[in-house]
Amino acid sequence: MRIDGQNLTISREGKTILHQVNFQLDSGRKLALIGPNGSGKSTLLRTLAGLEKEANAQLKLGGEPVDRLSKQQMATRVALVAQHSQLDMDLTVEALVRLGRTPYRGLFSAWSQQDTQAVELALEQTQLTQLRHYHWHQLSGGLQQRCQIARALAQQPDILLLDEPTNHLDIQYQLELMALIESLPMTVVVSLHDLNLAVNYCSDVLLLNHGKVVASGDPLAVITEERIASVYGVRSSICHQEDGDVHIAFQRR
Ligand SMILES: Nc1ncnc2c1ncn2[C@@H]1O[C@H](COP(=O)(O)OP(=O)(O)OP(=O)(O)O)[C@@H](O)[C@H]1O
Repeated sequence: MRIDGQNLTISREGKTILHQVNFQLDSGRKLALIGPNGSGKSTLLRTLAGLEKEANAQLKLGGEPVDRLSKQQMATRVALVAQHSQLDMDLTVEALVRLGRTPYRGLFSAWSQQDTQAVELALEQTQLTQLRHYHWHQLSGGLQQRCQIARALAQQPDILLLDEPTNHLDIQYQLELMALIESLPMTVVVSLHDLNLAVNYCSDVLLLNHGKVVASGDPLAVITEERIASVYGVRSSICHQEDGDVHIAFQRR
């Protein structure tokens, strides 16, 4: 599903956090949202999820303004996995992932074959099938992160929004998660601090700084040594490897 945001502006306590952000992403694309701490990545993800009401008239999902969509329509279109997602109840992995099916079920409707298939697929995609009976409080931070991603996948949204999903993951699972993101059929917007993951796994990149878009488009057109120096204040060298991967090395001084 396509996303169109025009002049998205968000203010809190008199401070402008996002300044007239224009955001266009075609259906099925995978966009990495990058930028220094506090540049507005999480706020932009919340805005795209329709959670920042002041911007909803300027945001269209699948061509329809968000302020005209019902809560139920939004829940089948968009899933957001926030950073540091916590859980008040102590659910099993499977029970948590089943919650992803809530938008599709009426108050008294029975659990369907389609619900089962969506949950099983989400568990498999996140490699949680064997851990389905574990309880939330028994899980490491990385496994909790994977559970929240599985719940969002079970929701089968048209647009998946992920806020720093690789944060608590070991290197192997970071790469597996990025490969999964690359293979998903839906539109994905993922905030990342790791520029190597952004450049190697995403079709598009949007670079934010102080709530403004510095550049957006093709990853290698956006992520340049000059921009890394001007936005992050770090010297780097971008190397193109023989296997087609790109490696960005950072220098200490
Ligand atoms: N509830 C709030 N009230 C006031 N200011 C806020 C609030 N939430 C965020 N901000 C400010 O908005 C700016 C952008 O924050 P945001 O969390 O969107 O950035 P970010 O790029 O996701 O940061 P990080 O990489 O550290 O997660 C920051 O300066 C932050 O202090």
